[in-house]
Amino acid sequence: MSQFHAYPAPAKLNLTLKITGRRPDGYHLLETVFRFIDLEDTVELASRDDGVIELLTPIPGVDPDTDLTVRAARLLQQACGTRQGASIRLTKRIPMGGGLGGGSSDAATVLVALNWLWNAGLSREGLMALGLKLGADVPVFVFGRNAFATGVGEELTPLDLPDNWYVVLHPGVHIPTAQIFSSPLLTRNSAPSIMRTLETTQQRRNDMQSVVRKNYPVVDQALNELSAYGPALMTGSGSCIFLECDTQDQANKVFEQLSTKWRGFVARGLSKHPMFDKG
Ligand SMILES: C[C@@](CO)(OP(=O)(O)O)[C@H](O)COP(=O)(O)OP(=O)(O)OC[C@H]1O[C@@H](n2ccc(N)nc2=O)[C@H](O)[C@@H]1O
Ligand SMILES: Nc1ncnc2c1ncn2[C@@H]1O[C@H](COP(=O)(O)OP(=O)(O)O)[C@@H](O)[C@H]1O
Repeated sequence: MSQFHAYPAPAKLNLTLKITGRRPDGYHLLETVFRFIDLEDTVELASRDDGVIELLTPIPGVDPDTDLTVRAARLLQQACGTRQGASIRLTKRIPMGGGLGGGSSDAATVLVALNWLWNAGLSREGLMALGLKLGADVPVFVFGRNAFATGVGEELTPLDLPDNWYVVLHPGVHIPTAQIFSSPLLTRNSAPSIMRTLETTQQRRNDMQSVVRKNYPVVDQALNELSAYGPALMTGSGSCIFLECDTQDQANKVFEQLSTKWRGFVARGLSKHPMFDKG
């Protein structure tokens, strides 16, 4: 077995999220802005000659065969026909089921890093197409730039975003994405934007938020509290909510004033994925 190499897998926020329609297969058409933040999982990888893919640090409650890191490694192995395998160590810091995309980011990091370690030679576009088979959120992490997204989240236009900071609260509930997308209360007919840019703060919204607020009162409470400081929004299908601030100082001040019953953190918005320039 070769030695382990460590790679970052950042979390994302959906700065705005509209549902604009539904495909015949039931998947929803979205319009969203993805922003990477500096909360990261760490994925360590070592290639091995026996072809085995093994996760040495299973997540409690997640069958290693269904872990997105293992599924990503197996998919790439198949796609490029390599005889090499990989040992994987995963350090989780991104809360699960929080709309922060941790599992998707871990998967993307595995695709990009094993493509290097195995000399598999796939293009970024090829890896994004593989990633889409694992989840709608995976392609943007392979893409590596903050982005305006349409389709199911895979049609991406890079965006340059200001150097903002975010107060992020985790209301302590795990929300399954599929449950919110299947709600009869969800609106699915938002008008698409004309420009592929981040709209002004007042126009930002999350079409999944009102369903989550109804079904999870604790998310409603957290939104009410954070909204006292500015236009707070939920990310993805929740449960995390966030408030954008201009400076670290502002974000820290808001965070310090919040009730201590909320778990949360202050994060910096990244200008791109930390592995982007190495690709
Ligand atoms: C809502 C978003 C916004 O970024 O983020 P999260 O809250 O998951 O972080 C994503 O669209 C989530 O992407 P991801 O978490 O990769 O979803 P997937 O694994 O592909 O799909 C989970 C389930 O959600 C539904 N789904 C997902 C994406 C989409 N555009 N339409 C859907 O209807 C499908 O029912 C699918 O079975
Ligand atoms: N490596 C992984 N990290 C996190 N979750 C994973 C992973 N592999 C599989 N999962 C499954 O995906 C679910 C949601 O993952 P995650 O991407 O963290 O949340 P979200 O979709 O809310 O952003 C988890 O509850 C877990 O069952």
